Amino acid sequence: MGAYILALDQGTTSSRAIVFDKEGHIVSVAQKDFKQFFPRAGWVEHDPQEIWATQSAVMIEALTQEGLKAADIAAIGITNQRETTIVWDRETGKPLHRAIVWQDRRTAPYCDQLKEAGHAELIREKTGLILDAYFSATKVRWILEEVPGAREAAEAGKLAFGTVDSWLIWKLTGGRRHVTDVTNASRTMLFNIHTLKWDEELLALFDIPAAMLPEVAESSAVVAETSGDILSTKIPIAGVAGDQQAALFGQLCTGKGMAKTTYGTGCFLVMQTGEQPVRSANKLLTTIAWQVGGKVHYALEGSVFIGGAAVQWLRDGIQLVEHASETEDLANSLTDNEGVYFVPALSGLGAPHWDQDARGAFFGLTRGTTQAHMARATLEAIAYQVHDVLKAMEQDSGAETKELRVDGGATANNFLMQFQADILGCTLRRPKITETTAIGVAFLAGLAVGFWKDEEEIRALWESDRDFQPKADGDQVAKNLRFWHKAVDRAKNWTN
Ligand SMILES: Nc1ncnc2c1ncn2[C@@H]1O[C@H](COP(=O)(O)OP(=O)(O)O)[C@@H](O)[C@H]1O
Ligand SMILES: O=P(O)(O)OC[C@H](O)CO
Repeated sequence: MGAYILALDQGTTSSRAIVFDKEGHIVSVAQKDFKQFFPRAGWVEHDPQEIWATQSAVMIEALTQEGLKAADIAAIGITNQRETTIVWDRETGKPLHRAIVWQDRRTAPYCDQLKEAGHAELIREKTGLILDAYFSATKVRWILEEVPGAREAAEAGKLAFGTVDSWLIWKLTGGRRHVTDVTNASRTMLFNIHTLKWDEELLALFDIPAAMLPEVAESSAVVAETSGDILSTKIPIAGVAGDQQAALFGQLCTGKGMAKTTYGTGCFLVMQTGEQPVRSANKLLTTIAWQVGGKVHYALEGSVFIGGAAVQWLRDGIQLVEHASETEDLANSLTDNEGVYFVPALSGLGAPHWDQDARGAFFGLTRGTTQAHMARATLEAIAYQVHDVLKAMEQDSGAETKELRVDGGATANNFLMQFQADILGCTLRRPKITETTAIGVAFLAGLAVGFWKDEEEIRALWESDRDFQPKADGDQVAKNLRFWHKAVDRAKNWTN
């Protein structure tokens, strides 16, 4: 068996390939950005051929950088931006349309119609999702409606639909395998998370022929082998998972009630809730965490739209700082926020508030307000938003979070991490390997081929870089949260 696992991490803005060794160390990394298309307001597209071109190029680059051969790779894992929708011709392998990206809002009016017709509850019940343009179903339907001849071809079984994982597997196998995994399937709004099958009633509702759909596999299983034309030796593709679920696994949140937050552009919170799905009373998503060894684990998920992006806005939008990292010293230059709060509702508010009419606002400004207050208020706002989602998760699941595992670019900010621990009143654990998405799917692939023996073996590979313990006084935290919620209330419903 090869001495390494190759993880392909196909994200929203770049394709990456990372080679891991048995100790979970990174051996090599290659990355390429690709083009974002914005053909109209609210539309976001990718070129599927460019996704493949960049992903296959970085795969080769990651190997050649270290002089590795295909035979050195025990298995490949694939993790990906989720929900993004690709429809292609089975015969020619050509996409019918550019990929419609998860951020794309073109089907929002259709979702509103479905809501008005009273379908939201059925969808929620079967898929665990909130009826929204975010998920794949309405995007597939849009392609069938808008691309001439697409519907007839789909009904004749000539077209294939897939999320990005399926598309990559199709390409890696030379068009031999059309397959996805349960985590990606659970984001399509067509998959019944209880029966683990494509749902006929939903397919009928969205008017999508079943013949287009991929087979659904476990997240840790040999689903295919690469074809001989891509790499000299055939390599098993043995792990597949959506990127947030892969990160949850990479953070070894394998115990019920364990949670991770990724602090990137937005903040993605996912809590593993065990072998039964938990229905949220707080508008969080119920989704599949993974299926390993036949066992399905479920998760609750909530996203904050503007996380690190608020810091980006300070840097690029209003040029308050030159580098994101300067916000840490600015925040630390004050002993508290001196009454200044920022609600970063720059594109509405996500979970648990769900208000698309909310807008960003600073509160509590005085003649004494400086750059430091605004920087501090911005970092604090990231922490408050994560707090609100995590508390909603705790309420839904009945689990009390004792530790939160964290990753993503903004976790480099030690002020933010300490403040987050204080506000949550729990330990934050930042791992040494912050490539949690890639290592998560590497673990899934490695377990399937016996590269790693069991979960216990990989659990020993997770190491903390730094733990942040809560140390703030409870009255101060309560006061901060009281003012934060007052600020949120005032920012809500602004444009309506
Ligand atoms: N030291 C820092 N302090 C605060 N925010 C930071 C810091 N470094 C990076 N960020 C923020 O983290 C985000 C980038 O994180 P990353 O995980 O690469 O995001 P994504 O995968 O969404 O592109 C940016 O929005 C940036 O503003
Ligand atoms: O590619 P990312 O990291 O922006 O993640 C995208 C998510 O999977 C969307 O649901």
